Amino acid sequence: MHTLTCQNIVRKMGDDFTLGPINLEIPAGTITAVIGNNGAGKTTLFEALSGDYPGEGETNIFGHNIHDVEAKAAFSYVPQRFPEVLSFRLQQLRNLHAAHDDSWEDKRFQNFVQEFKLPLRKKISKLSVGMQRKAVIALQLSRDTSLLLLDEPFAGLDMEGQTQLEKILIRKMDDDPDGSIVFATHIADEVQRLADYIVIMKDGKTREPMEKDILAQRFKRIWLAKPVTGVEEVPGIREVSVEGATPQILTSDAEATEKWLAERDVQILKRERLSLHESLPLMLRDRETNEV
Ligand SMILES: Nc1ncnc2c1ncn2[C@@H]1O[C@H](COP(=O)(O)OP(=O)(O)OP(=O)(O)O)[C@@H](O)[C@H]1O
Repeated sequence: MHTLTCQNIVRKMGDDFTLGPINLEIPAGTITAVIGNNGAGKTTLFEALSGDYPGEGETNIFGHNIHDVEAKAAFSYVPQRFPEVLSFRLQQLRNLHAAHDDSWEDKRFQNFVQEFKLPLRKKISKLSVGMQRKAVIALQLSRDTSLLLLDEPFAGLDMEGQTQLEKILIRKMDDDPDGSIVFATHIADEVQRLADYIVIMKDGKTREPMEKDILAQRFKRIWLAKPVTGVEEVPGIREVSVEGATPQILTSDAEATEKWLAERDVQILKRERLSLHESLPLMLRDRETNEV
């Protein structure tokens, strides 16, 4: 079962950037991290997925078209920018939701207010950037929905806020095992700790969601017993260096690399997996998006 599907989403932004066509399926019960360099189109994608744009294509949430009431009631969206709430006080927004939003869980909201120490009577525009984001997170996550679309939710949060949000998201998945979370991020630690799947975004296009653990296994650093002619041409090779007298290679396709080395009887002294801190930037480099 999928919580979200989209077909042929296309959105032109000015003369220089086009999102899509995007085809995406988000399985129930998963957390997906959307990663991409600045300007790759993550925010444009989230705006498109939330139905908040004039563009082509179709997005369905739990089988309902994104523009239908049933779909709107089934997801929460924390955008990167939220100009429409800035002139309100949190209390006013809470009152609006409590009066008009069937998905509203007031107890949950009060817990967020305490946990994030949110002032209810101050205009949101007068809060710090991080507190503004916490306020929007509190409002959106107090809605009882099964799909969360979060555009860089950790950006601007202090360390305590990041830890709190991480726990909140894990708790959400525990409480609603058939729900899904899709979040954009630049933070490798959050991908490591939260994501089941990774969607790589580049130049307005996405690759299919890939299982984080399977993807991570492909990136290895390998130490060789002796220099090998032609090692730069090994499938998946990303870097070759020498540590003392020991050649060291970095690959994004460990299986193909090791097969190539085995066929030439090259002895491997040691191998280790790359951390996501090292592998995510490699995934986002030009060559990698075509290969991974
Ligand atoms: N209103 C707009 N008019 C024209 N172009 C736009 C507009 N908004 C965004 N763009 C362009 O769309 C592209 C994608 O921007 P977007 O904000 O979606 O990227 P992003 O991946 O979220 O980047 P970041 O990591 O910096 O937040 C960029 O080239 C940007 O210049």
